[in-house]
Amino acid sequence: MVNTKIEDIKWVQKPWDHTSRINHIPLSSTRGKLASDGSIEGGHNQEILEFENGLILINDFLSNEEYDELLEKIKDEFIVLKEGEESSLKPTLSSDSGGGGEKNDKDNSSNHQTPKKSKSIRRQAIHYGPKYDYTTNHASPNSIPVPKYIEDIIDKMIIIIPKNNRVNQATIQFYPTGSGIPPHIDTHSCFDEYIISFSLGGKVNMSFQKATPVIAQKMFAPRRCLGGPTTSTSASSLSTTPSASATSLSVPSTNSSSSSSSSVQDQALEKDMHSKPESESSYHEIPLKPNSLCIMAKEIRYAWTHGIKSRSTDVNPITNQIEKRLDDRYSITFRKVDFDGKCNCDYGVWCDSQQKKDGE
Ligand SMILES: O=C(O)CCC(=O)C(=O)O
Ligand SMILES: [Fe+2]
Repeated sequence: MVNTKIEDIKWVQKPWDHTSRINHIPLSSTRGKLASDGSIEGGHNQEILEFENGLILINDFLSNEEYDELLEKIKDEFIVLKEGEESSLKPTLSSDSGGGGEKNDKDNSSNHQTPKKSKSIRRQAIHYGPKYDYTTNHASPNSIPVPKYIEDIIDKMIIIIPKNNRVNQATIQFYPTGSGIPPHIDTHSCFDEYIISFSLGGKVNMSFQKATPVIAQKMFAPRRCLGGPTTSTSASSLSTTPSASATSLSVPSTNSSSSSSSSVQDQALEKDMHSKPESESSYHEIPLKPNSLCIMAKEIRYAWTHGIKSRSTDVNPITNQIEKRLDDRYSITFRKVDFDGKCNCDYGVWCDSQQKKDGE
C-alpha cells in the first residue's frame, strides 16, 4: 500500500472496546517459597486490557518488590548523571523539550540537570541501544548497550511481544510533575510495530487522537520539526539518541504557558488538532498507572498520535474526578530499531517508508 489516501484508511469501528483478563505471574524460584507439592507459592496478578485499536495495557506488570527496586534504580541513573560522572560506559543525559523537539513544557528558560530538586519542568532522557540518525536515516549500532536490569524487563514482555519483535532500544525519561510530551507518531520506518512504554512514579493520562493529513504534512516536512533544542548535559564524547524519535506536533496543552513562536505550519497543525471539540473528535485519554506497561501496535501505533499534556491535573475518565498530579513520573520507552528502515503498514498516509517510495 503506497500513498494511501485518508479516505482509504480502514479504521476499526469501536477503537476503545476492549477485553480484559488476569494473568497470574508466579514468583521466580529464587524469590518464591516452595510449597509441599514442589510448586512455588505466591506471585502476583497482572491485569491485561486489549483494545480494538491495538493498544494493550498491562497493569501491575511487575511484582511490588520488582517495581520498587526498578524505581530506585531509575532514580539513581539520573542522579549519577547529574553528578557529572564521566565514563565511556555511561550514556549522556539530554534535556528534551518535546517528543520531536517542539516546545510544550511550561518553563524552558534554563538548562536543568537535577531531576529531584530542580524547579525545572523539562523532561529529560537517557538513551540505551542503537541510535537512529534522522539526517542520514540510518541506525548506528555503536551505542551504549541496554543494561542488564532493563533486559530483564524486556524478557518479561515475552508473554505479549512476539520473539521476532524483541526490542533493542530503551529510553528512560524523567517527567517533573506537571510536564508532558507533545502529541506525536513514532517514525514508522526506523522503529518496529511495537512501541512500548513502562510507567513509574506519578500517574498521568496519556492522550490519543486519530491522525489527520495535516499531521502527515508535518511528518514529511524538512527535519526542522524533528530536531529541536535538545541539550546534552554531559561533556562525554558519546552522543545521545536524538530526542526526536518521533514526529511531534506543537499543540499547547490546556494550562501550558509556553509561548513558543510557532511557525505558520505549526499554527495550521494546532488549528487542525482543535478543529473539533475534544468531546466530538477521536480524542481519548487513558490513565497510565505506575507499574503499567502500555503497548502500542497496529492502528494506534501507526495512525494515532499519542502524548501527555503538560498540566497539573488529569480527569479520571472512569470516575470523572479531577486528580492532582502528585509525583514526578519516569518512563522507559522500548522500541526495536529497524536497520533497514522499511515499513509496510496499512497507514501509508503517515508512513515515511511508503511516502518515500513515490516521492523520491
Ligand atoms: O513517556 C512515555 O510514556 C511515552 C514517551 C513517548 O511517547 C516517546 O518517547 O516516544
Ligand atoms: Fe512516542
